[in-house]
Amino acid sequence: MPHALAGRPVLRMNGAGNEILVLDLRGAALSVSPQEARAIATQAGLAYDQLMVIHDPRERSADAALTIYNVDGSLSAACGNGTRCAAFALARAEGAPAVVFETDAGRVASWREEEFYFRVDMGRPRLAWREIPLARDVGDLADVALDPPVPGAPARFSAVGMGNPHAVFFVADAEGVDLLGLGPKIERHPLFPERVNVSFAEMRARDDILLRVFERGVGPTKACGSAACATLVAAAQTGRAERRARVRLPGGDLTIEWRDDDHVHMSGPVALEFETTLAARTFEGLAA
Ligand SMILES: N[C@H](CCC[C@H](N)C(=O)O)C(=O)O
Repeated sequence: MPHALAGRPVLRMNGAGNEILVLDLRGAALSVSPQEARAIATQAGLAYDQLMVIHDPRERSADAALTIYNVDGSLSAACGNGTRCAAFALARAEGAPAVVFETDAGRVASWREEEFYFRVDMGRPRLAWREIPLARDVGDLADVALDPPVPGAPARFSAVGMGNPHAVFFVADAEGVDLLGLGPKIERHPLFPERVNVSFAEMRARDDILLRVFERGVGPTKACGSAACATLVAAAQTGRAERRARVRLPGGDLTIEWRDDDHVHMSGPVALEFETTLAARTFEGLAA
């Protein structure tokens, strides 16, 4: 009995270099387990940062629902680059230039600005400690002590939720940060009960930010959209930036805007690298 996911088409994409797989399960009463999500990453050429699974929406007013997996099999409620890639997939499949997704972080709209350039409305930043979440009330979320301290890490950071948790450290030299050394220690710091995405931001100008990210459940990535949103919000809150900036990541640039309606919008490139199908042997040893 072949596995239910065997033979399913997947799109191998990237959003500003963030490695994304898009799996459209609409019309199929199927879901993906953490074990299956991890197994998919082992298939030749399919290693990803996030897997975006598209399902039928629960409510007719939405076009689809999204379930978002990190490569370690953990779930994330938000993925800006991946959402843009999923919007591209729907635009490609149905010509829909704009879509509304149901996600674990609420409804998220995304629309095409150019054929390979999409915008996503990531909704409002979460600026209450329980919503990020943090383990305790730390007072001013824009200026939090990393307590207990992590040797070699900056002493203070800004905490912002975008449906997923972010810790933003402002540094003089983002490219000089020991991302692999500090990232895992901060990702699993006791202040973050659901772990955290770790960003190091260098203000090149008030509208120009250099960003390096160690992602929760992944590690260093070439881009992280929700981290770019969290960083712009933190920079604006701390007087470092206006409410719109270019965020430069290793894989590409994103434009982030924290609008007057409190919604954060992100615009950036998407790329379709190739299309393939999930192989039966990918799921060997897993329940069919
Ligand atoms: N790369 C994604 C973020 C994934 C966040 C995930 N690492 C988590 O929150 O667990 C983005 O473009 O927003």
